[in-house]
Amino acid sequence: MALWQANHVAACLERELFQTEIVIITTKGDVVLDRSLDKIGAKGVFTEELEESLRNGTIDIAVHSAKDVQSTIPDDLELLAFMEREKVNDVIVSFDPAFSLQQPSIVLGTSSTRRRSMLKRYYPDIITAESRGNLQTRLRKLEEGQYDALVLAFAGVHRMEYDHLITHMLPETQFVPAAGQGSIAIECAKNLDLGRKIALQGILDHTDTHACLRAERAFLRTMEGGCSIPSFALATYTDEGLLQLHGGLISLDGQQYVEEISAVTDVDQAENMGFSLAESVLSRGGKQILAEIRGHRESDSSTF
Ligand SMILES: NCc1[nH]cc(CCC(=O)O)c1CC(=O)O
Repeated sequence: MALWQANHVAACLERELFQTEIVIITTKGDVVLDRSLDKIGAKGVFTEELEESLRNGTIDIAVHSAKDVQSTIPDDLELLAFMEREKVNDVIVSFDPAFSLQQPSIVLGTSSTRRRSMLKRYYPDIITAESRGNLQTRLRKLEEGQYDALVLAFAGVHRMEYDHLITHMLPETQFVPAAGQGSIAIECAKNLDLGRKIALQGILDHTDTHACLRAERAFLRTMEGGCSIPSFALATYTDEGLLQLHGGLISLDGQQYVEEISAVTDVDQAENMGFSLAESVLSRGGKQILAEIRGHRESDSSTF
């Protein structure tokens, strides 16, 4: 998927007569596959190595899944562009076209605490199993029968052209996606040539997606960030042209759930909306959920 994304960016740039070269950089998130993401611990498992290459000039831009970019990035780097978003939904993928979520003793593979918590909330009888690795690896394990189905982001499944395996498109009002899901983020060093920055931004940035991502990432930052916390945030434009944000937190067992929706008319308020919505979620029970998750992690530390 990372390679698809890089090729996609290169194709967009080449259409505008930019010359491009793709440099493949492997990250910790790609290598350490025997532990779940929330147990690798360090933030930015998918981004650290790329950021080092931006600093030393090996590369001009780094291409990330926006969802994998830490909520706060280092001072000497910046997010230059967010590309137009795919459908944001989570989906169920199975080799059985008749797969039903109502069957007894289903095992669903997922690597995300958010998806696991939401499955526990909406489908308490479903058994969840850890599933890490790239999409191809997960699909192989699915085909071998380790799970009955997988929960994945539509965006990744679509980019890898596995749409035919999608059995359910989960509603984004229920399985609210993680901040950034479905968009590609372009990162660069702050000291990259200004003319280049402006040209790249002009080609790659999608204004509406960027506004949504500002709101979602502000929410995530206030929420103490990281993909290990089952928070969710989805900003969209309403038919009336309001920028709306749906964000919240869910406990690991799916029992506690705090959500809120707010909207602003002025895009300049995107970040403020994200901050205040997160503050409100934290004060309305979110803090207890976070404390409970931290307690859970500490008692679980032997598996680090
Ligand atoms: N953490 C892995 C990751 N990062 C981005 C995507 C999906 C593509 C996207 O959201 O843009 C995925 C896989 C998944 O969640 O199924």
